[in-house]
Amino acid sequence: MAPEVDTIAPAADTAIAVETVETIEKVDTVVMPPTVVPEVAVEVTEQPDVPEPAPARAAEPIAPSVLSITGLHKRFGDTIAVDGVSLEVREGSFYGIVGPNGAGKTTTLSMVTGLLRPDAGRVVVHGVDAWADPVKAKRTIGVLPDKLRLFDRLTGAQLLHYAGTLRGLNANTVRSRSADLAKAFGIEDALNRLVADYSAGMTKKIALAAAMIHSPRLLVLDEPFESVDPVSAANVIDILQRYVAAGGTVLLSSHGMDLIQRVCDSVAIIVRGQVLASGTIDEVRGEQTLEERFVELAGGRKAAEGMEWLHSFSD
Ligand SMILES: Nc1ncnc2c1ncn2[C@@H]1O[C@H](COP(=O)(O)OP(=O)(O)OP(=O)(O)O)[C@@H](O)[C@H]1O
Repeated sequence: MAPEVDTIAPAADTAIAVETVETIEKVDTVVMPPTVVPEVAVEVTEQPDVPEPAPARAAEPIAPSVLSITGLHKRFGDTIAVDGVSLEVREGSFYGIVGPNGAGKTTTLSMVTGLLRPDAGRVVVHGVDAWADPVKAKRTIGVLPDKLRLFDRLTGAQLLHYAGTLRGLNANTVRSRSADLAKAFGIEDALNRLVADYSAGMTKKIALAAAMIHSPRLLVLDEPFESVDPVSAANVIDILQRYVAAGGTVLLSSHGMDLIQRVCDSVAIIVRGQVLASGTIDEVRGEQTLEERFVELAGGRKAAEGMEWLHSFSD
């Protein structure tokens, strides 16, 4: 069970407030029968110098759970999109989800963020059941959905204003955070243009900025680097790494195996709606690269045979 945590309203500045969770160990009290101690003379002899036992190494504290997914199922007609997905994402984790096309990544993330109702299963965000109390659960999440349906007749600045005020920020805070985010993502010059006129990568960036403006505790990002140029992607990764170092948590899906292996601490490989491997990057990949492990679990590469017609050109 996830430990109970206090919900703290988003801070007025961009710093991520870190929860303090006190773990109280329950100790059973055992009443011992009184012992009769015989009165005997005890000779105290000098003990030889025995080296002090090394103090036991404190076990790594396990970070509290930020997101707990249990037994998620989703079917669209005859298609089973998600088939019993369970995952545990801990605070301060940079968690990647990978899988082939149609594996169920977007469907899973949509059920986590309240965009799609599961047929079965449970999603708990910071101790709150996301489907029993969606308003409370959503307060702590920032979402970059797969299919971007933005209000694209707004300018970038207006879109960020809308996203910020919807999350309860005042106009001044929205203005200063919008400027910070636009600078970080390199879209300062585009803030006063209509989002409809943005390129694919710029649209991704403004949507990412809108997802982050209220400094949520958990960011759920569906393919955040798709269409984003390598320099901008490196900037975004830098921002996300600093966010995670401050106690934030990122759950993202991507097809970039190198990126996931380099940036994430944990990963889940989803194939045909099921989690075939999950854990730290090293646990999942073993002696292989993440890409090799992924290809192995996804069923290997298909031999490109029977396409000879493509080698005799029609003109
Ligand atoms: N609204 C829908 N109606 C019908 N089928 C759907 C719907 N959404 C998803 N599916 C199906 O569910 C399966 C999982 O799709 P999903 O989009 O979750 O995969 P994905 O892992 O995100 O794929 P990709 O990497 O290509 O984005 C696919 O077979 C897809 O066709």
